[in-house]
Amino acid sequence: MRLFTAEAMRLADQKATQIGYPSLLLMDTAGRKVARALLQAYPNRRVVVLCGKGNNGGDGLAAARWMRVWGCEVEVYAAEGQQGDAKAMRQALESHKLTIRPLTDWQPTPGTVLLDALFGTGLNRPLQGFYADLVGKINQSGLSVVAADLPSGLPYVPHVEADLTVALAALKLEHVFYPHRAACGKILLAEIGMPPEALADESLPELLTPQALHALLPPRPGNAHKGNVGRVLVVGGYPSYTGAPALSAIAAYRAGAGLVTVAYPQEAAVVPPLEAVRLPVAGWSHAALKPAKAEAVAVGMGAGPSGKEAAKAVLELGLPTLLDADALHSETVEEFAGAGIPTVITPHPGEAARLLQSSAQEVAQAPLEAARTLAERFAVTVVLKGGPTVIAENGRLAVNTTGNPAMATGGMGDVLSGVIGAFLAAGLAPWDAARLGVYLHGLAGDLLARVGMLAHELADALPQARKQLAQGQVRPYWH
Ligand SMILES: NC(=O)C1=CN([C@@H]2O[C@H](COP(=O)(O)OP(=O)(O)OC[C@H]3O[C@@H](n4cnc5c(N)ncnc54)[C@H](O)[C@@H]3O)[C@@H](O)[C@H]2O)[C@@H](O)CC1
Ligand SMILES: [K+]
Repeated sequence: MRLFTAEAMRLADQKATQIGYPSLLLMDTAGRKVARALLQAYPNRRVVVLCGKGNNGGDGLAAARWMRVWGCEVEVYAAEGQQGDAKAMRQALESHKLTIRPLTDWQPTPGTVLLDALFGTGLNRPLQGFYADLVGKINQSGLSVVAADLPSGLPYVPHVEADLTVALAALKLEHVFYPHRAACGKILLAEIGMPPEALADESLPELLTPQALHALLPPRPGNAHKGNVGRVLVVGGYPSYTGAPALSAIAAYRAGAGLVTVAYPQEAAVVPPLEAVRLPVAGWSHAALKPAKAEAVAVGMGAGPSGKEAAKAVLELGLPTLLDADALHSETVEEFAGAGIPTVITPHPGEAARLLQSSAQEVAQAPLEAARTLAERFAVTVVLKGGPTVIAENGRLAVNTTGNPAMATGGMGDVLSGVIGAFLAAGLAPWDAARLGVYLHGLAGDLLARVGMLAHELADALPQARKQLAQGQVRPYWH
């Protein structure tokens, strides 16, 4: 499944028409799906539809007609000047003898539910004047609002704050990235009959779905033993950061690793889980790490100022490696890529900014671009953590669809490193290990989804998340 921009959606619409699918049919289906979703969410309420003059307004006019056909109480206020399909929808509605009132006449009526069909993906500048005031009036009305495709005004300010948004044909950036996603309320994706060919644009970012991720889960053979399902070496820790490598180790086990070894400076009081092999070292060196039995390494968690040295020692092992936290330095990443080692880096926006020599704010504002640039510049697999996390590798992008803000606590990143490390050790390619790891980590967070959860609690929820994914029980947030 792909993530669309407004422009990509316009091209998809065009392609659908080119290959013979009538656009009027798309609009009618869009209207019917929006109407159905609204009535399911707000049964037995008087509906007020507010329509703009573009195709988003056309969806609203079609929705109003279907609600009328189904015998619902519906009032319509619309801008003048519809063209093409939207004009046809206006005529179709008028043929049902429903009065269409001027948009300027609308006043909030208590108890009604609003269908916002003012603007969708066609908006190319912030709303001003009458429409800005109208959006303000909608938001202040306290009425329940259902948005057709997008809350009107997005991606700019002002915009409608919806309770429910029915995304048409595909999810767009605003349905996925915060803060815009928050304005959508609950999100439902409506299939509107678009030919699949029109939506299959491989150049767009992939949206992680349970179906796609399910297929990546490493099998657990009947004759599994701790040596053939993936052994992870966790390298990190420092006298003042003793928890980070321990958390990674717990998470690697919880994600399915067969054996986890934790290497840490002997002067640091790191307490790995009971089940891990301990490897205290007197200074970071290849020789000190060599005894560890592992198929993949996660390095840098809580390594403090010794992160670079720790990574250098890991480099010589030549194993697939995840570089996190204190191992995230330009020279280090370049060395791993230069040595041809399959490498995943997991920066948060601050660390990404350090690697890109920009600011955390710039990274957070354009995460897709930042992740893509990092992957190009360093030739590694990039996991850029955020709301949501973006994964990039060699010209391709993926966006995570699990996780929640309660996960913004210390240690969550260490847990993620352990999870991805476990999947690297199980033999997954960096692109697959990163996508599966990020998705499962977020899914475990969603199972708990309460402010105040701790990183080790999330790690403990990983087996349940994995089981749900394996059994096909995960419902994405747009269902
Ligand atoms: N085949 C298609 O094209 C389909 C499109 N659909 C709907 O069409 C929408 C996109 O339709 P449009 O491209 O017509 O765009 P919109 O309906 O989102 O808005 C465009 C209209 O707003 C005006 N406008 C743009 N910026 C403005 C501003 N700042 N202030 C005031 N007016 C402004 C434009 O002149 C135009 O009349 C989608 O979001 C979706 O709801 C659906 O009907 C499904 C099929
Ligand atoms: K809208």
